[in-house]
Amino acid sequence: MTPALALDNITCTFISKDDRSQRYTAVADSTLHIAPGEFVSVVGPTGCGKSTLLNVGAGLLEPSSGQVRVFGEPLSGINRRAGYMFQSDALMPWRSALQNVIAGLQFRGVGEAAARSQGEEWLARVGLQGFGDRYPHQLSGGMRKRVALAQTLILDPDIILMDEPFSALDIQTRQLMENEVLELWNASKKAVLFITHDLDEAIAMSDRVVVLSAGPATRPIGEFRVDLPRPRDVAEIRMHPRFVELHAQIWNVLREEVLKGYQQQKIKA
Ligand SMILES: Nc1ncnc2c1ncn2[C@@H]1O[C@H](COP(=O)(O)OP(=O)(O)OP(=O)(O)O)[C@@H](O)[C@H]1O
Repeated sequence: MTPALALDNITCTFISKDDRSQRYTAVADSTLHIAPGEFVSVVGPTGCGKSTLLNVGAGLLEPSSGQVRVFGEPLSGINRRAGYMFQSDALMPWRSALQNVIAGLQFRGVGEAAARSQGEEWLARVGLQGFGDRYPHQLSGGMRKRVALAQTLILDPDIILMDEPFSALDIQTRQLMENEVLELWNASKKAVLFITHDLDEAIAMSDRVVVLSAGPATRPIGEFRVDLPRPRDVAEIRMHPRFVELHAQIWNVLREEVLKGYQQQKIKA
């Protein structure tokens, strides 16, 4: 099957911020394929290159070498078949929740009435019926995330790219949001690339977990199929004996990288 997103032999080298004569290879020779409808999480120590890989898949960053294909087609420029959700809110403070949700539709030239009606539908789907008139500053962190989720999904992307989207939320809100994402994903089965540093979250959500090594020259060093039953409740699935087993297996690979990553951060600091 043609992957929805194929990153092949990706290397990303940056010019060092501290010394412009120095180069820093964040990601080296990394290959990652995501099948249509597959939910893949990428975990790795802080600063290892998770966001760099996601940005390459989004077409926001051109790799120094390697190839990106989207449903078999080489990617050039922005990946228009993908929707994104980042750690920080990308909501426009001057637009109401509804106006934020429908912004992408408006950019695509959808008429006001059709956009509004789809927007209302999506607000209801993410549990925000009746909140369309509120502005971002009048919403809680969890509500803003729901608006951002509706804003991404209303465009019906074939690929969803999420970079630690819930890391700023408290644990209860976070689990609610994770369950909502799983429910929405289950209904439409898009390809998802989910970046997180939280192994529990990665296992609970995904079909597959990919572990990255500590940088520099990060690359995938382990891949685990999550054969847990669906539908899942992210809080309950953590009690499943297979979850515990998978967690131990993956952590075994991840632990050493986290320690290396931590040492490097200390050296940098
Ligand atoms: N534009 C850039 N210029 C220079 N260095 C960069 C650039 N973008 C990323 N880096 C470096 O590449 C490395 C990987 O960064 P990246 O943000 O991908 O890591 P991450 O795994 O997503 O981190 P975190 O878990 O902290 O979010 C880091 O050392 C970072 O400083």
